[in-house]
Amino acid sequence: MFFPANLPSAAAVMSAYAAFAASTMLIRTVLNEVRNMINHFIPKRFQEKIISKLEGLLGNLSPQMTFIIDEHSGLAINQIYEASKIYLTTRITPAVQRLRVSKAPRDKNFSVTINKGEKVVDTFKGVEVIWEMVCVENELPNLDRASEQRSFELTFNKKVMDLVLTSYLPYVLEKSKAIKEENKVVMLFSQRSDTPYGSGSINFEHPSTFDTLAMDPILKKELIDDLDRFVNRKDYYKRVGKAWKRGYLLYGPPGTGKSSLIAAMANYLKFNVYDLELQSLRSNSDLRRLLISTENRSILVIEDIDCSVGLQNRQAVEDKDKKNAGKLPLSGLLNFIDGLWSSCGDERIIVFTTNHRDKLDPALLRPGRMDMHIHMSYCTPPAFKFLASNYLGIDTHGTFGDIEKLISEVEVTPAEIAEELMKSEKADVSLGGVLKFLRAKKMERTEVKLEGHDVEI
Ligand SMILES: Nc1ncnc2c1ncn2[C@@H]1O[C@H](COP(=O)(O)OP(=O)(O)OP(=O)(O)O)[C@@H](O)[C@H]1O
Ligand SMILES: [Mg+2]
Repeated sequence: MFFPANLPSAAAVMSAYAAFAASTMLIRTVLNEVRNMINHFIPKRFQEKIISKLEGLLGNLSPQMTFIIDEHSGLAINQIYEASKIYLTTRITPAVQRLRVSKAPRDKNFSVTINKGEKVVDTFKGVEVIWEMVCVENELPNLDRASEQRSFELTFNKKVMDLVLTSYLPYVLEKSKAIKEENKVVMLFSQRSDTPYGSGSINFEHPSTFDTLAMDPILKKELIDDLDRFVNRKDYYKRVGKAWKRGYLLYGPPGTGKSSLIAAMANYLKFNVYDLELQSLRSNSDLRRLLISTENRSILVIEDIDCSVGLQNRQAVEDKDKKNAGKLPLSGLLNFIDGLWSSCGDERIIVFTTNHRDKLDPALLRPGRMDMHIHMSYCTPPAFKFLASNYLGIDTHGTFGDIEKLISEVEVTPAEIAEELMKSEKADVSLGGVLKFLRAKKMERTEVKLEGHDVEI
């Protein structure tokens, strides 16, 4: 269904059209009769003129019909226009003479669109339709975003209007959606306090994927399976009456890959990312406004949830904790997760990150609020091997034994190991660096322990 509810449906248009078609048939018959009479009674030299006048009076009885598909529908973008633009790139024939070619830095493919005045002929179920790109200069410049009004004109035989409305245009919408998905570049939307999302979007350049992320392989597989199940379960969510949403809480020390994991999820699903800064929100209505401006198939991220919201233990807030003054209250956020969030859009993922799960209010951790809690841990020996293979392309080395032993004795983050590995492309050098770094860490730890021991004595 591609008509907004307040417009006449395709069926209503069709029945009105059927009535209209019947009356034009009648007019045509009458016109033929009149033409016969004119042939009999009017001198030949006046005949042409009178007939063309009469036809003018009775309207254009051409067998063709044209749909005008404007770029904008009110303030919003006209979905059919967008879809047609994308669809037509697959229907360009040698007859087309001028094309517009463009490519944004991160786009996978060139975007080729037809230019104004160009026509494209398409055939659908044996029926021929003609597309034309039309541009009209706006009389009042700067009234709208563009100084010209663009539209497509779709012309076909009136007899196939039903087919165009109920099969062809839905087919164009479907096709364009598939093309869009294939070429999609993941976007990162960063919220600015004074504007809703949309104006501050940048292409999402984070290169992290599940293939580059070191984490417990069982947990990684569990998460990927969970994401797959989630995106494939539209009907299931509908049937059980649950909002098509999923929430993940990522917790662990700084540098263990929480942000990288979000990037990997976005790149895997090709979902856009909305980075929500709760600090700049003052009220629930701010939150609602923001939420409405986000798109479906997106990941909403709230980083460092323990710091962003006035929710480190409700008690602290009730005690008029000065630090939290002006922050969005916990109740707002909980309402948001339970209600607002559930009623807003489809195919959404929400991710919270925190360095201190223990500091979060238990109300936020209650089962059912977040679907999966994912622990990003300090580097483990298998995680180290994964990183070494990723950064240096090696699976064994003389230093591995010592490094793995040390890694299980100290707390070191994947970020720290990655930094050492990046220092040289020569395995001997960078692994030597890792070893040195780990030994220094171990010394540090022993010293701290000894100090503690001294104090105790
Ligand atoms: N598990 C990991 N696998 C691969 N690389 C990692 C991993 N963890 C960290 N890194 C590397 O360290 C960098 C910093 O990690 P990241 O920003 O994802 O950590 P974080 O957990 O979000 O930290 P913070 O809590 O400070 O936000 C990443 O860009 C990546 O290069
Ligand atoms: Mg982070």
